Amino acid sequence: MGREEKENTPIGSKTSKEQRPMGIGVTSSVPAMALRESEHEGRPTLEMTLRYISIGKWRNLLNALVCFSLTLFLYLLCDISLANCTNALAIDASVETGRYFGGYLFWLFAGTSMVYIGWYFGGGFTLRISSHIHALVVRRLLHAPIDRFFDKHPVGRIMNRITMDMTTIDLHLFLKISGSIMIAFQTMVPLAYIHAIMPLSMTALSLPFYYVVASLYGRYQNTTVPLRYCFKTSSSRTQSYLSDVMTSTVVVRGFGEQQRLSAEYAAAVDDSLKADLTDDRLMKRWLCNRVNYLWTFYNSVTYIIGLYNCSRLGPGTLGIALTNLLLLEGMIEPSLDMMAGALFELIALARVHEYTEVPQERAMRTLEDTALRSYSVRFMRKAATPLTKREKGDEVEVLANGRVVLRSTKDLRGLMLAETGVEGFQELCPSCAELHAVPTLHHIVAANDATGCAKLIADEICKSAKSFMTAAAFASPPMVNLEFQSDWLSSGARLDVQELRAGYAEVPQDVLKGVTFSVEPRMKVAVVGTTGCGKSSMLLALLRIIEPRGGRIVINGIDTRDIGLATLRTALGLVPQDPMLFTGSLRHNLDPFRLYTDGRIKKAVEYAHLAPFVSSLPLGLDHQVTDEGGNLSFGQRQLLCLARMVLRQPALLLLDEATSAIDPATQESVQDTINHAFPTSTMLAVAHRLETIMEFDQVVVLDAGKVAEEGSVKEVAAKPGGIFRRAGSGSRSFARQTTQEVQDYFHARIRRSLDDLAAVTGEAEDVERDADFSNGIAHLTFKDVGFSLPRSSYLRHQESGSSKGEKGLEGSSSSDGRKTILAPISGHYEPGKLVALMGPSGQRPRWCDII
Ligand SMILES: Nc1ncnc2c1ncn2[C@@H]1O[C@H](COP(=O)(O)OP(=O)(O)OP(=O)(O)O)[C@@H](O)[C@H]1O
Repeated sequence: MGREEKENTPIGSKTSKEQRPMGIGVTSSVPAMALRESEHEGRPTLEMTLRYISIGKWRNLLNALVCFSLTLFLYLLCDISLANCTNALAIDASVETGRYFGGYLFWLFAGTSMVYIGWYFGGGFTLRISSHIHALVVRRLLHAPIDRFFDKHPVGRIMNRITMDMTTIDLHLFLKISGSIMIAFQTMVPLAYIHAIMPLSMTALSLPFYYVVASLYGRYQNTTVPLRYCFKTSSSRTQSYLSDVMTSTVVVRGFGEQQRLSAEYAAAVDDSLKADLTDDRLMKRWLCNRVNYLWTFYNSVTYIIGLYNCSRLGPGTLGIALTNLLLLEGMIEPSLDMMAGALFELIALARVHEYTEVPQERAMRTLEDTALRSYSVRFMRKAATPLTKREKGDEVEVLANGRVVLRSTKDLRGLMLAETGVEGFQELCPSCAELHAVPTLHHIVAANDATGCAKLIADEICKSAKSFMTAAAFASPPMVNLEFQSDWLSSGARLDVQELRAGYAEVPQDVLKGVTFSVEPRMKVAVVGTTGCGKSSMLLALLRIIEPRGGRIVINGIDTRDIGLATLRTALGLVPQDPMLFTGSLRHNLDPFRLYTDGRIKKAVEYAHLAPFVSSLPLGLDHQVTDEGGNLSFGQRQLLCLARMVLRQPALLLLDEATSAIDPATQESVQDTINHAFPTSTMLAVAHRLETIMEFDQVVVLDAGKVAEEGSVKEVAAKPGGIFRRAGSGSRSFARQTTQEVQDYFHARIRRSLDDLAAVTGEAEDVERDADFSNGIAHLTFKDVGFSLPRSSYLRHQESGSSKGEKGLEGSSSSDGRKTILAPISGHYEPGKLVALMGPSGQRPRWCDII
């Protein structure tokens, strides 16, 4: 059984005798063997412990240990001073006691100081460990492969480990471990003292007692460690449930799975409570009761032996020895807590440690790709070399001190270094270290707002900071932001996919089974095919999110496997099927690395047809996007992702059904953007709607992981009996090749949804339902189904939401303090009818979900 399976296996759902681990009353469906394996895995290994000690530094650990042992020794000297004082007073009541008290205070001060020094070294020790492991885990997680790690590990579990376990390491590791060491010394030192002063026979009598206590503790530990493992594992499950449900509330409701999920969540919480209570209460009481009884017996025997030897020992020494023994009894419970705690901290360390060994993607950068990667360099205009521009027909030159340093590229879209007498781009601003790193064959493709035109770029570079009295210089930004593109991609990206085989993680079957096709630079290619034929997988293989298993992907003569992932992925751009947004401003979402000027961001927003929406927002580009873009419609999210690409102008642009959620009117203009906003990009677009690819240069039709047809739209459409032709003449879309299976599935969903309709709509009035499933087909009747929200919760939505969607709802306020979201709708849908719900992009997504 794999580790993941074990962690996902419910530990308290069903029980059978043979499945009951350890006989400690925690019900479990994990077989005892498997639990033991997990327990073994959950325990810190010697190798791991030694490794972390060396990270925390042996020196720190040893210094802390020496300080703690010295502390106890010094405290013991305090006690001995008092004992000597009492002994002396017993012999002569008039003896001078000041010297004894002086000694006592001295040892007390020395002992307390030693505690602080010990904590200093111990703190340093654990701080090094926790900062090291935190940095390492974050780095490893950020570079973990999607298919081999993130697809297999629930988000909740990852979150649990890097939050709860990491906090445990940060806050408690040192406290618990140093506390355990202290307690071990606190126990050993008085015991050693007692055995040193008592007759040897008492030491011989004590040995069986120590043996029994040690074996009881061993049994306790053997049970409590797996219990703690169960607790941590079931806590991970509860976290997983929570995060899954929170991200898919609508789906859970739509499928009517609330009750099942509540029951599963309750069972997971129950499991973790059972494990925690059994460990924290039952096991501790079990051990403490036994050890307390044994200790009382041991104390009594020691007292009796001590009293017989009182005259030899002296009353003070005997008193101190017996008092310490008595104190030890009170320390049994805290010491157990502390020692078990230390072990659990080590378990947390072991759990987090697992993430330091997650598989990694290939290298982000290699030495070879220095010449291939793009650079973005920023320097102060006033530090730049004064430059002048000289136009020669369509061409342009940039001069420094009368010498040509830059000239326009062949396509007149950028600037490159003049061939002779120029050292490199550092001549533009000698004090800018980053310019020294830019290879001399790179081209300047943008300067501040100027992009795509050599003359405009030259104008921007030549603006002088010194002539600040002129209006033009006053308006020019104080910084020059240059973008350099490598020679590799300067004349577009030619793509050759040769016999490409690829698949996901450990799934042995290939999803792409020898795909071969070529795309000329700056061509627009549509990749079409039926659902599941491997279109998205091919885009992932191009980005090396899934690594090719065979064959090659070559861009302008360079095998993508020979370059670093970061270099490859900056050359490519993807607008995914499921648009990804971050919490933060719109500006942050468009330009997360702050590479572009506001002017370019605004232009990109305009190109993506988002300008009216952005200008309607009170904060404009500073409008805050909530978690994963929840306060934007799906279509708006897609447009934002498109605007990101307009800004970046990648050499190879990948579109994965990038406009699937955009309404037809916007779709037309966005299609226009796609066709014209990427003049230098080679484009590979996955499309289901055939009307969106009519202007494309080439079509690649995939079927079951292979290229079935290839050519211009006209050619593939003319192929008799071809897949593309069939899809085109039939339904005009590959997506609508609906199978009977899919229909059955939706009918089953409708049946369930109808039962829950009243609950889902919440405020539905007079819902008339009529579902006849006798033939497996639904008649659906809505009569005046409406929905409203209390004004307070509506306003909450409005505060966090985009204004556009709500503006449309302004007029629908009702008199009783509620806001009508869905005015009552009625309709009757016959079996076999296809009903489309339509509306412009930008409606609040949640309202649609509710409908
Ligand atoms: N993460 C994954 N792990 C394992 N198999 C996967 C994974 N993602 C996709 N697949 C499988 O790979 C095959 C191709 O999927 P892919 O997403 O590339 O299809 P597609 O042509 O893009 O489909 P659609 O048009 O529905 O987007 C499918 O059989 C799918 O089940």
